[in-house]
Amino acid sequence: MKLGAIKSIGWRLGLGVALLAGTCAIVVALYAFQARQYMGSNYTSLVADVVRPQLHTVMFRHALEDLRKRSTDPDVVSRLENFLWRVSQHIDGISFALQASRLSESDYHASLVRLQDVKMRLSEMRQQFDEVIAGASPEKFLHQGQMIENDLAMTYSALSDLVHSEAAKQRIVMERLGRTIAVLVFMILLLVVGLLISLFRLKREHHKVMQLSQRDELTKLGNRRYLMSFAESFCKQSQRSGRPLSLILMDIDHFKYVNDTFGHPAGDQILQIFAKALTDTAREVDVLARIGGEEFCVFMPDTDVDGAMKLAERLRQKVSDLTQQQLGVATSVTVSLGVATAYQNDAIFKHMYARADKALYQAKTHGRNRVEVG
Ligand SMILES: Nc1nc2c(ncn2[C@@H]2O[C@H](COP(=O)(O)OP(=O)(O)OP(=O)(O)O)[C@@H](O)[C@H]2O)c(=O)[nH]1
Repeated sequence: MKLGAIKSIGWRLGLGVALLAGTCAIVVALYAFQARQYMGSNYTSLVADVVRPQLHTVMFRHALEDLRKRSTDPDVVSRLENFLWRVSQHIDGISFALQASRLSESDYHASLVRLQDVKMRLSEMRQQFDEVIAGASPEKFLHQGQMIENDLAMTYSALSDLVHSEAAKQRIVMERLGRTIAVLVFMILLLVVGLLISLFRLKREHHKVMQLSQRDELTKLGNRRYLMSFAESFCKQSQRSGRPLSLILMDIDHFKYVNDTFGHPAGDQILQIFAKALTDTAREVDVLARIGGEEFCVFMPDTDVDGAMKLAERLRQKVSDLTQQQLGVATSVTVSLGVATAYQNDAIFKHMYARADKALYQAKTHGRNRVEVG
């Protein structure tokens, strides 16, 4: 896979994730917008405000019955006075709580109007009550009281139904919201995991592509790009540490003859055998590369000219010792090598390469199958 293709997959992946995350955010925002009427409402206190006065209605009825039986009893008089005042207060409290709530005004409007009407009638009752205390007949007062009690009971009951049904709706909305959030969190987790897996795979692919782009298919050694990826760092390290750095360029002798005589596949096999000999001879830290058709190189950190010469000579010997049986062709193979060593300041790859190349040329012109130092 090419680097550009991987990058474009990365972009598409990022775009896909961003789109998905954006869609999720819009869905949640829309739902939250719809549910906001219920989310912020606290119906608990409203329920208490509506339910509590229902008890007062009952108590008001009892006080009226007591008045009918014992109209002059000071205890009954004081209870009724208290209720007349208290019911009026509650009507104000409930009206305020309803208006402050998030209930739709159309749902409670009729109840509110009825409560206000009751409140007006209550103030009339207070006047009638003064007359009853002064000795007038309580019948009119009691009749009015019963009417008010009935209206209050009906209104409180309607309001209680309304608030309870709104509280139930709120519970359902909150439950749904909770489930939606849980699903969202799960989705986001899945997304994150998916993204991490994709990134991990992408990185692995990228690493593979990088490796492939720096490998020679035939010999499995590094290629010129691989060599260059070490060139600068090795040179800088040598300049800093003052440690020697060596480069050997090598070229199989008369390789064209091998190809022409035994065929290209035989030539390929010899290239592989040579690469194996090179790998077996060099150290782990040395950088090995096939830099041309039948040209190879070894880049050796911490290696002076003697060390480089030894390795070059060992390799030359090893190659020339390869039997025809080992090579698979009815000929022997030799290699020419050019060595260049740099000490601190002259560790510049370009210059080292030119010196090693020149030495290799000398090795060729001096008869091949030899090592020369540049
Ligand atoms: N089999 C095979 N041959 C290759 C490959 N790459 C390059 N060659 C051949 O290697 C040969 C190199 O020939 P030349 O550059 O003339 O050098 P030479 O014959 O080795 O002669 P000297 O280097 O002067 O000793 C050419 O015939 C190329 O076709 C490869 O991957 N496989």
